[in-house]
Amino acid sequence: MNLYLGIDFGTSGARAIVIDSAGIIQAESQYSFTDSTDDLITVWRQALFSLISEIPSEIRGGICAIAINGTSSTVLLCDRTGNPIDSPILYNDSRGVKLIDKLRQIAPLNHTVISATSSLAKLFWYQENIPLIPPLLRGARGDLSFLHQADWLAFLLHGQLGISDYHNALKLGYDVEKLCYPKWIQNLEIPFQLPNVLTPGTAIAEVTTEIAANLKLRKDCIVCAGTTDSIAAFLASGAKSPGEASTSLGSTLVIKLLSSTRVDDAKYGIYSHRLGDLWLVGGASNTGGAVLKSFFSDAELENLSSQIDAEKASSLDYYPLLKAGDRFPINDPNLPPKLDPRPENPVEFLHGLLESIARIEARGYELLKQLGATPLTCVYTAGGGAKNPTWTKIRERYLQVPILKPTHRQAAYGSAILAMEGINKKI
Ligand SMILES: Nc1ncnc2c1ncn2[C@@H]1O[C@H](COP(=O)(O)OP(=O)(O)O)[C@@H](O)[C@H]1O
Ligand SMILES: O=C(CO)[C@H](O)[C@H](O)COP(=O)(O)O
Repeated sequence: MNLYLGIDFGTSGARAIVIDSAGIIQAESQYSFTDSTDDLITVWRQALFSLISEIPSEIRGGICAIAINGTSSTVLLCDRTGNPIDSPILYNDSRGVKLIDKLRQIAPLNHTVISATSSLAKLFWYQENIPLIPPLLRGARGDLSFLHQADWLAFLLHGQLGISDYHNALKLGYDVEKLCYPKWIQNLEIPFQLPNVLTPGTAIAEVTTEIAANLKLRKDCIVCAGTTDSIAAFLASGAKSPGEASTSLGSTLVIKLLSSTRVDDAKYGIYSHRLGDLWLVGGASNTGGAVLKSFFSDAELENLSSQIDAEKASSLDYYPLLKAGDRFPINDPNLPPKLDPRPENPVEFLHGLLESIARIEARGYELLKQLGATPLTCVYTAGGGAKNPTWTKIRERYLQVPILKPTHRQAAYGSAILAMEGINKKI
């Protein structure tokens, strides 16, 4: 029996789901990041091998394809052996704010890369802050490769450095219509190898002999080009027609609307991912579950949410952020959090938070409509917040379209679908 493994690397943890050719889940595993004090690279490597090892061996031996999604514009710099030479830069890290003027000078007006958190901003940060070793002294360091999180994790399994997908490469400036790096990037003097970019789901290579032996995977198990966490969640949702959308309520709030028309506008942090001959239009906000988690445990969220009357609007008007800076629908690295006044009653406070995040989500979809995307018809919800019925009712009050139960709310399921469709050439 051919089985397909999807692996989701999110913010708070990683998850793996194995499906069969009918899309039935055969095994799942998960790995939390929050308990570890190790560096990120150690945690990611440990998580990847642990997720796979925890799959029952009789299932693991039937896996014929693997696809991995990471968080978008989480990047790292590796030496020629694939060892990171510095810490990764996470998706919401806005150290690239100092490079905004440089990005404006070289990129087309309002291009997606013109953001403090774009992958290209982070590449320029590395270029300005990582001392380059003179070519004659490089030795094992050799040429440095710039990779996304999903690219590097897949490399650990297939051993071929420098391969990405056009979902992860969008924020590096890759042209997803012409399927090449644009001239304004090719003409840059970049001292790092940029990844070769494939269609998400495309077969890259079999797992290495060592990986097959150590993880007891089939020698002919193929690793496919991956995607990003919010697109994997969209693929899991079952959304198929233009106008259908997926909102990921994970640590962050990410919206993806399937649209016949492409919409990009860095002023709002809006960009379009390519999905076949359609577009996944949307953006990613720093608001979301991570802010809720800073105040409430999952159990408290469930208990307090059940005490909220979802039909009543909260008058509390917050912009919930953990620290200054948002990417969408306000693309401003200095945007201050707004979490006052804080009522004594935790139910009222949570109501204000859920309602305020719902307003931000609705503002995002309204902007997509104003900018010409296919009108919204329904929303599927992914991520930890999808299990909150009170929040769903509050959100429906603002969105004015049905919020439907997704086929699956885990991004890992979407990556498993990607592996299955990629290996069977439906991509
Ligand atoms: N009942 C709930 N209502 C709203 N949010 C929730 C609930 N339970 C968990 N969450 C939030 O879900 C988030 C984790 O979701 P997850 O999809 O795993 O995120 P990520 O992959 O981004 O780490 C946490 O930030 C948590 O606060
Ligand atoms: O917020 C995030 C982490 O969860 C990522 O930015 C998210 O993946 C959105 O990026 P994309 O739209 O490129 O998938």
